[in-house]
Amino acid sequence: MIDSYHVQSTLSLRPPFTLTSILFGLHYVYPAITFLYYLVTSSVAVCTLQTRSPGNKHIRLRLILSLLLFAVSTYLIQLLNLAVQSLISKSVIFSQDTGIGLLSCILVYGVEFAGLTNSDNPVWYPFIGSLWMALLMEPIIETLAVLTRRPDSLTHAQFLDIAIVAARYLALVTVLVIYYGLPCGTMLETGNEAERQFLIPKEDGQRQADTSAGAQGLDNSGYGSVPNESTDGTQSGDSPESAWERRDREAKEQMEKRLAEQGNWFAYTRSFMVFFPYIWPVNNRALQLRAVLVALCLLASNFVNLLLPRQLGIVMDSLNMVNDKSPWVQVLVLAALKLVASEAGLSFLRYRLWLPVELYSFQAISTAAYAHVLNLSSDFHDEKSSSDIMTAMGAGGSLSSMLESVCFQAVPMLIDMAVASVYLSLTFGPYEGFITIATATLFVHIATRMISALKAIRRKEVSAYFDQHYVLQAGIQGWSTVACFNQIGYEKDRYSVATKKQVDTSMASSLGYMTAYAFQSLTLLCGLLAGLFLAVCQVTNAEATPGQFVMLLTYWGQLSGPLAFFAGLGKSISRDLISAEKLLEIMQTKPTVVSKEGASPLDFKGGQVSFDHVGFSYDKKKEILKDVSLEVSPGTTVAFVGPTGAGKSTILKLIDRFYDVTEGSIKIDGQDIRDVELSSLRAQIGVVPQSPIMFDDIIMNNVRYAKLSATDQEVFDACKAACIHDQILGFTDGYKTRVGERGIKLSGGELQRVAIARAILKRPAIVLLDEATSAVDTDTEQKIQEAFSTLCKDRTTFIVAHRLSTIINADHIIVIKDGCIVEQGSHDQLLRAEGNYADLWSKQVFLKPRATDGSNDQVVAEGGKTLSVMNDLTVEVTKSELAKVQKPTTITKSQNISTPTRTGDDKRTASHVREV
Ligand SMILES: Nc1ncnc2c1ncn2[C@@H]1O[C@H](COP(=O)(O)OP(=O)(O)OP(=O)(O)O)[C@@H](O)[C@H]1O
Repeated sequence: MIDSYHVQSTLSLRPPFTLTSILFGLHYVYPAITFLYYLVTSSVAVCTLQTRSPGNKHIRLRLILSLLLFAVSTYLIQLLNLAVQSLISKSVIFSQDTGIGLLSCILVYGVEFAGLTNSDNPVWYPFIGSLWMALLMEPIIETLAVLTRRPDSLTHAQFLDIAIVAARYLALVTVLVIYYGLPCGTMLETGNEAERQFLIPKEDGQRQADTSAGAQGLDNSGYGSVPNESTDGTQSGDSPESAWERRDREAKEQMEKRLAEQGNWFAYTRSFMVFFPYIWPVNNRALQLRAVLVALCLLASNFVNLLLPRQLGIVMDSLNMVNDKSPWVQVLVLAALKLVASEAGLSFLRYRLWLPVELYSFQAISTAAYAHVLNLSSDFHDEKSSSDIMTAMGAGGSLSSMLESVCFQAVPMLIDMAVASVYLSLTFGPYEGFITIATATLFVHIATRMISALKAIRRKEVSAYFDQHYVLQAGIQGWSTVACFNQIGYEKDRYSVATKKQVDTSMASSLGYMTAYAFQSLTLLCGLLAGLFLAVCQVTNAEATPGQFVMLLTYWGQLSGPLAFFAGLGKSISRDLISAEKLLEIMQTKPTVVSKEGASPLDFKGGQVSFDHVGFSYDKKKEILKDVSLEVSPGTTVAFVGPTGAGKSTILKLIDRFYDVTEGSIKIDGQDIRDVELSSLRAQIGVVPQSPIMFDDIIMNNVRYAKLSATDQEVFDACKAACIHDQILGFTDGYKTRVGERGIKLSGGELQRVAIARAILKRPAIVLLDEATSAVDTDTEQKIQEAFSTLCKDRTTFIVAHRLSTIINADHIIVIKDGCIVEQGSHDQLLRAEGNYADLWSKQVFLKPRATDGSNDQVVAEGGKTLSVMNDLTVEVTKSELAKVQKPTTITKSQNISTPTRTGDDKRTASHVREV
């Protein structure tokens, strides 16, 4: 039955090759070609960023839109005219193709009208080209219509038809005259920049203002500031940009910038090809074969999706005895098809085949990104926060999800929909096909508009979510600060305000989405109703079977999912691209400190280090080191002293190439460190940094990190040398004690000694100590000095220190001030020179009031006050040292008495001395 109906309906669509048949063809071809032209040219305009260039707005846009609306309505009037004629003459006096042609024109020009209305910068040639097509085709179609007019059609109705077409023609010509007569942009009022500013800043403007305030250190981050609350208790809208918003904005700006540079979307997306080898298993044939099989599975799914509703119809017809097939067999076939289409069938097979490819891509991309980030230089890590880097690295998944949604969802769904419309057209005639296409177009249009209308609400919701998350995290992470400053109430209020904001925005967003879904469902329902009415007509006229009716229903049920997916596809792709942009930015960053091509390993010959007119700047603006030249003999110890911020630590960072010098050169044993293999250089250098960082692991592993092959005994020896062994044994779990994040569970002194143990274990050839003992007590420090004498023996050592005991043991002391070497020599030479070093030194001799038991060594300060000597040297050394600098009676009032503070800059420079 079905097949015979197909043949009949197909034959009825094919009149002989006459004027009528030409008209028949034109009714289908004209709107189809116009629509295709419009779609292709609009896509090209979007992809080549023409929709972004300002000045496309026409001065008479409203007039053009009105004329176009009129033209669209003329098609409707034409249709109504034909319907009225049919009613009057009690028979359908127009052919199916005429109806379809008119309906299609309404759809095509309706879409163009909507496109012009929605666009801020309309691109005109897709639209104008369609108008030229209309001007060419309309007279031909109308002439053919007149020539092939059915004899029973009414004459006055025919005149009306011609008049309507003429009116439309006139409207279209007027549009073209307006367009060419008044070119775009010529009559737009431009005004100067100041005049174009908003009197009240827009939301984005506000954000930028906040950002620039933040950049100037005026960041209203909420801490230490009272939240700006509105009368209803919620925070006002000018809350500062959250980390999420900042990241998102930066990625978008980066994307826009690159897009503008590349000139079009094609070139832009091509830049993501760097990820291709990670997403596609280029060197793995087995995985490639799997991907091909997955594609075949998708095609098979398409086929099953077509067969399923058809089979349901056949089952229905066999039950109704409309066909002579056995319902039992047909139900079995249906069950088999259901099984193939179910999660246990093709989906399972596809997933099983695809999983290794997906995991390959995850593994390849995350490993490559991690390795790349680790290989990037200090300047990159200084710039980016670790959370930014980690977020960007997580974007690897966005790329594969984008690829998956395009290849495994969009393409099969598109095929599904195309097949469904063709199949429905063949089964129920072209009207049904038209209803499907028109409903799909309307649905996608409405859904896209709604998604963009909901964008602002959604942004607010996500922003509120991150704000709430931030308050929660900050409160928990900074709990000790919260408790110390007794701000638990304040934090609780902040959190409750943030939560309320999140609930409010979430409610608004959910309501918005529900409304959008309701509208989308209504659109589908209207389409379904129209389709069903048509099908009912055909079933009652015996032109279709009840089974085909059921098939139609099932197809419509299958349509809503793909349509909703397509409506959100553009947004989800752009979201994935923005995420991937962050990763791309990182992957495109080149390390600034790298081994030169073919660089040979460092040929270590003793450790002679020379600085030759070294200059350095972190940001290429402010000079940190200027013309630093020095020669360090192998096995000697050099101490750098000087005021804070002078550039001492920077010198150490240049030796192990955390940064490269911007001027001059650094040589080790005559080899420029930029010419040797980077890893061979770092292998020779041991560092104890100013603020050591531990991994959240046990102490044993943290120390062993310096030499992964070290035995437990070697670790113990290193810890003994660093005077921390006994203390570690005293911990609850000994060497198995976890040190917490960044070593938080260790005291400052313990942390430094574990770091020293690490350096001792490495047994480096060159030692860099950056205030390595600043946080340990005097007793321990003296023990560590002994350890250092073992560590540094016969090794070239660079020390940044403020402690007398450390400095005094150095072979050579260099005083750095404002990035320059201002003095150098031995301790005694420098003291005798009575320059900067002598000045620093005198401030380091700490005095305090005499102890009642008289145990302290005493000196007499100005005014005859008896004071005791306090410093980190032994009493004898202090006495002799003090004698070198100043006599007790010459200590001036402003600097005479000082106390040894154990922390901060006061201790280091001791420039503000006071009596205790
Ligand atoms: N990564 C960086 N990026 C930009 N500037 C930096 C960076 N590290 C340090 N600086 C700047 O370089 C200057 C020298 O810093 P450096 O750490 O070398 O000083 P220092 O003499 O070791 O000081 P201190 O005794 O306090 O440790 C300082 O003004 C500091 O702000």
